[in-house]
Amino acid sequence: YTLQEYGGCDVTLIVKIGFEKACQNGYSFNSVQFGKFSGWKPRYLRESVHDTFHEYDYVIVSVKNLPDGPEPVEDIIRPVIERSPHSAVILFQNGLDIEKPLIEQFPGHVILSGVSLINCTNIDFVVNQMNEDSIQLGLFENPTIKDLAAAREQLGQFVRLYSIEGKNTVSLDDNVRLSRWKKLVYNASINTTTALVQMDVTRATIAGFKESLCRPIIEEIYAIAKADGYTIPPEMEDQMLNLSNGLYYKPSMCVDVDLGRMIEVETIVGNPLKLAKKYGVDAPRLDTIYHLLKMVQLRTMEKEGLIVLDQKNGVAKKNFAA
Ligand SMILES: NC(=O)C1=CN([C@@H]2O[C@H](COP(=O)(O)OP(=O)(O)OC[C@H]3O[C@@H](n4cnc5c(N)ncnc54)[C@H](OP(=O)(O)O)[C@@H]3O)[C@@H](O)[C@H]2O)C=CC1
Ligand SMILES: CC(C)(CO)C(=O)C(=O)O
Repeated sequence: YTLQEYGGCDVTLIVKIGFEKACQNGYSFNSVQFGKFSGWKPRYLRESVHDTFHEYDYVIVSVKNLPDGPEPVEDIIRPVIERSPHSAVILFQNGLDIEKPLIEQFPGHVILSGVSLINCTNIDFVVNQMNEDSIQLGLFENPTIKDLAAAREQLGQFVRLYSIEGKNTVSLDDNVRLSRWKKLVYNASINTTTALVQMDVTRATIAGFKESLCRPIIEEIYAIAKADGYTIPPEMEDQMLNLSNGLYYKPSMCVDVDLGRMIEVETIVGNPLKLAKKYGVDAPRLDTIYHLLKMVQLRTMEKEGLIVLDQKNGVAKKNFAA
């Protein structure tokens, strides 16, 4: 919406499920930033990336990052990247180390990080936006980029297209990895625990989850980040813990569990845990949360037919090639 209505961009949106409905009715908005209206449509709607035909300047990825699922991000976007040799990929996604597979598979393409605080859900084409859009955009460290000045210009141009004076906050991020560690303070503690019990942040706060669960998990995130060479500022803990105060808001992972969708357990918990192991940092709470969420993931994947259980041996087999 921002890029088309304010940035003057030609936007193509891929809608995998409910494509016909999106074509007929468009999207309804209930947004603190843009107000309440319905019937909004992007310039081009397509049901699949395979149905697109333009060469794109920017490929924005705002799907869940699910390396353990049937369609990792690199497979979803491959057709448009191969057609758009000069495109930059922008990951509007949570999590750590999400750029690695893209750098490996699409060398020479600029990969941008978008760390967003928006408190937004899209359920059945109704977009509910509870916070004003605030995003940090920066370049992922990428050894395959030879012309850093051109990469910076691609970033700068996108920042200009996405900024709306007085309506959103778009800032240049010159330390992408630190920003991602900071964001994990929220996602690794609040997303994960609310997802496990399917409860909004305010109710969870009344039940005392901030002190009993979130702070101990956050302590581990600080320690792993430090071992990775990044110091998360101490004030970030309370900032993140109070971000959704008073909002009966369910973080994105909690919404996924409610809707029976796969969760971003690997990029939000698994990848930080791999680093904990690498650096020898103790992270027992994060480890417990990880294994509980893996159980939720298994349940979803079985329901969706993504894995089949061998009843005799108690072994789960993937029902997809990736
Ligand atoms: N929600 C928020 O406030 C925030 C979310 N994030 C991050 O942003 C990312 C996106 O999250 P969020 O917006 O909540 O996600 P949603 O699940 O609301 O939206 C993702 C959309 O992508 C669609 N999709 C999935 N696979 C494909 C595909 N192969 N082709 C086309 N469309 C596809 C889904 O469609 P369908 O459901 O039909 O499969 C869904 O509509 C995540 O990494 C999340 O962690 C970051 C900050 C804030
Ligand atoms: C912090 C928050 C709520 C961003 O707005 C988020 O990242 C999520 O819901 O996953």
